[in-house]
Amino acid sequence: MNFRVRPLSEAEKKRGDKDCVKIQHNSSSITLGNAEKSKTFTFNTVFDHNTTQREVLEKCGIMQMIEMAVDGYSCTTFAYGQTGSGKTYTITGPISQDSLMPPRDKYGLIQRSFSHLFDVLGQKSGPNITFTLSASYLEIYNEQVKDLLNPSGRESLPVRWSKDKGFYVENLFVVDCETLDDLLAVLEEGMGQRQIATNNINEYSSRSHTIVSLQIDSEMPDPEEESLYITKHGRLSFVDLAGSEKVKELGNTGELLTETTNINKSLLTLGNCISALSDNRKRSGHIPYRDSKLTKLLADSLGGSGVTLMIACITPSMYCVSESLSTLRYANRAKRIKNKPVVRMDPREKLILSLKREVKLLRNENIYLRQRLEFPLPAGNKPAMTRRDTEGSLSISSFSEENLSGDKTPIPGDFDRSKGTSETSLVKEEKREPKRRDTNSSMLSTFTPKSAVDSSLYEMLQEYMVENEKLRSENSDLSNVRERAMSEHQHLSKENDKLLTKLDQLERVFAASPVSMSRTVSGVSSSDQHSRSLSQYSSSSTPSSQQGGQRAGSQGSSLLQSPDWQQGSRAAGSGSGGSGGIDRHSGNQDQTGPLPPVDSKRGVPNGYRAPKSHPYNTPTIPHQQPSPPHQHRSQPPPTHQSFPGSLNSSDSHGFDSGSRSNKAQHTYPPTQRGSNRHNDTGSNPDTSHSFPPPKAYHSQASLNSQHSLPEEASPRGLSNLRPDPQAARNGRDPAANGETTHHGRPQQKVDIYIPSIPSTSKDVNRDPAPKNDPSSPRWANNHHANLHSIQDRPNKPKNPPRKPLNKPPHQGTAASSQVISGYSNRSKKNALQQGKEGGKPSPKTQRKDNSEPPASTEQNLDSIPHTPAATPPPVKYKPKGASDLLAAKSGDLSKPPPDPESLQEINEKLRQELLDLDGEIQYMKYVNKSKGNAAQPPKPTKGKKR
Ligand SMILES: Nc1ncnc2c1ncn2[C@@H]1O[C@H](COP(=O)(O)OP(=O)(O)OP(=O)(O)O)[C@@H](O)[C@H]1O
Repeated sequence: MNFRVRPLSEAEKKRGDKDCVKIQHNSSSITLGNAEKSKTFTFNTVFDHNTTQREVLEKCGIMQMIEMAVDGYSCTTFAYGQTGSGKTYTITGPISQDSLMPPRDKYGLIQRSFSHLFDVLGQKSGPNITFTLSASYLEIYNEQVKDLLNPSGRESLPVRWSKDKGFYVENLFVVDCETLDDLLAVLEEGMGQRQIATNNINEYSSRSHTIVSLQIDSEMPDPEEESLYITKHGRLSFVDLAGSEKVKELGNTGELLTETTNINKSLLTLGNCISALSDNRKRSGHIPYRDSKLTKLLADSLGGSGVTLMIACITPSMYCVSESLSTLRYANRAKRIKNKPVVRMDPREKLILSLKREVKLLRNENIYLRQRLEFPLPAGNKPAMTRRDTEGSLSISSFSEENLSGDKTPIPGDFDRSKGTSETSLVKEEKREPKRRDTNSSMLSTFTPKSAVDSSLYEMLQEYMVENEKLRSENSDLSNVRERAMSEHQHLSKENDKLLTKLDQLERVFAASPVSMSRTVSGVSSSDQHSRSLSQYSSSSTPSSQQGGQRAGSQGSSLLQSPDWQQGSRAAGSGSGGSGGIDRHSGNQDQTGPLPPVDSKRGVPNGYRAPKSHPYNTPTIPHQQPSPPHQHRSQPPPTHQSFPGSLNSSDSHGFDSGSRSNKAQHTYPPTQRGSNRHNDTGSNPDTSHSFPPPKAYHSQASLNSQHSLPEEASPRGLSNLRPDPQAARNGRDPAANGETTHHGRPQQKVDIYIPSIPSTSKDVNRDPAPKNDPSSPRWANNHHANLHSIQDRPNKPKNPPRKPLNKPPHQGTAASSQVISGYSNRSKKNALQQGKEGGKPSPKTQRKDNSEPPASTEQNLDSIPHTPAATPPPVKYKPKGASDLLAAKSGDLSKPPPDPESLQEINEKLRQELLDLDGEIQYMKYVNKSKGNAAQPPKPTKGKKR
């Protein structure tokens, strides 16, 4: 807790205000009042009006906090005080009319801290140590959270809570910063967006609370085990609170009055939280964090696991003495709050570390006990093996030559190595007792108490043995836990990658939708943000899992690209197009080919370093970029998708062919904001390949208008983007033939423009397999190309751009994701409900054709064996909606564009199909479970239709 008193301002001097503050020189006490009435307070440091900005940085303790933030702690500095008391001056430096950024010598705590931070990072950097910085800047204005780095999205951002992150702001813009200049640029931009107004006391009064947050992620090898990397997520935040104000004195009216009321309200809540936290009795009770957004966001800093530095600011003017007194009281209460700072890191890494620490302690204890007993230390501190013989006497048998050979340190006792014999005086003080000498290789083969001393030694020895036993069991527990954590991590990574693959496909369909495009163009793409949040989750996944995920493909369409997979699939006789390469439950790989060698300790490929990630920031994902089909090393690249001059990088790289790892092939015009913005849709640094746009390529907006799908061009339908297994079995590609399997109804063609694609077709021609043979790689290529041709066409050169549909703007992918998960949950719930109500699935899950199991999009289906005891009713899935979409690739260009209603219909079908599929999965799970009980499968009944 620090205190700062600013000098009297010119206006105050003119007014003849008296200085009411007295600070003892070199003292931490401050006296407020006049000769008649005064009050003294003591704080850590008190800065008088002569203190420079540099001195504040050096003496307030923030430099230590910066080091803590680099070490993984969450550190917050906030300035509190009445309006015009010098909070902004302290935090960012003085604001002037000419420039938002103060001159260098007036730089506030933020700029100086950033600069110091880079010094610290320079000192701490080393081989295999990486630091990643990312910044965000927000303000709370009238109880609404605004993103100062994303002024276009001026609507209030929601404050959410999660178990891992606590309170956080959803969809907050996060900017990666590599240099000090990047950080200063972020700061300047944010400062330019702040709400500032003039009042009677301050010309540039902040009307909002602002929070600058800097995320510091570090990744470094564990000093004790090089192959294990520790990731820490430190945070450095600066909070400039709006000043408390007396409405009457300021004479605010209208909007200013509303602002003042809100400011005072949130400060009151902050005060209540501080008084509750500073009171030992109330501390364990309810703390009203939820009463305001400010206290929600400061919850962790105030009473949680963070480190907090508060700088209370006052004016020396006698005119403001009552406000100054109130600030002093406020600060006096706050200084009683005690936090328990913890390092923010991955929970599993944390567990491993804590176990390792425990083992280390036990080892030390072990060594200590040995020294006390004057036992020789085992080589490499390896604990001795103990056993108890049948007569109950203790035996130590592992102090063999082998154990001791590496131990060059003098060993207490008189153990004779050269002869392989040992002689140990167990306790020097008891040397009067005749020494026991064993001639075998063990130090002490048997030990039977013969005297009182011996029996006390015996007891000690017993204790030691127990301790030693404990140590060993701890060790084995630790390695078990670690193994488990590793396999769980791998498993989760694979799961993530599968989800990402699904998301990719969702995005591709979204890419085909003008609604999604228009979202992208209109500024911040929430879809992109959603991708970020997912990719963040996946960024911790290992390449092996990414590759595995890519191989797994989880969707039939991409898997069909792999001849290996096809072989495996045929060999297994499953015929299921959706069988992934990885068993979802066991995490085993199937026949999709060997993965690269994996580091057994880290669970990642050898030499791999996990990309840095943290919960609030994620690398940008090429938005809406076409992803080339899954390729295997042995598979020739699909040439049908190539544009002249474009680089099809993924094709030749085998494993790298995943949609996430691919460089984007299309370069869109850069967006307005800087290139390092996460949700810059067009300026992704990964977008390394560009090609000249085709003639009719005008803008992304025109692209939007061409692929006019209704807003609800449901992502659910994406899982249907796969071949119709029935059609595949019949030796034809329904998509390629422009047919539909939708209840035999004539296909409704969707006029989505598919330009003719230059094909080198060399490789395809070499393929002896017939084009319409679903088992053929060529069929797979064609099929996949068809999918891509629907999703990835950047423009429609021949047709004029169509008008975008008159639909309300989409609410963003976050919302969509909620819809998806909501849908999924509902379906699961329904399926469960049906199970409860008699174990009967929806009739929609029943198949008319019971010839073969479905080509599932879910791994679960593939892992379900046929069960004679509980043979489920025949289930087969026909991707009706998908076939509509697939058929669209052969759309007739001469025909008019699809009307919104037909698209709506397709969309509805897609949704329905996915609903069915989900129900089927649940049902199959249920049936599979029931097979264990050898019960007859329940008959399907009519299920709820959503
Ligand atoms: N230590 C200082 N030395 C010189 N001038 C100062 C100092 N502290 C504040 N000032 C001046 O006092 C005025 C008010 O300061 P500032 O804007 O930082 O107040 P504030 O507490 O942030 O007010 P508000 O809550 O209204 O935003 C400014 O003109 C500023 O330059």
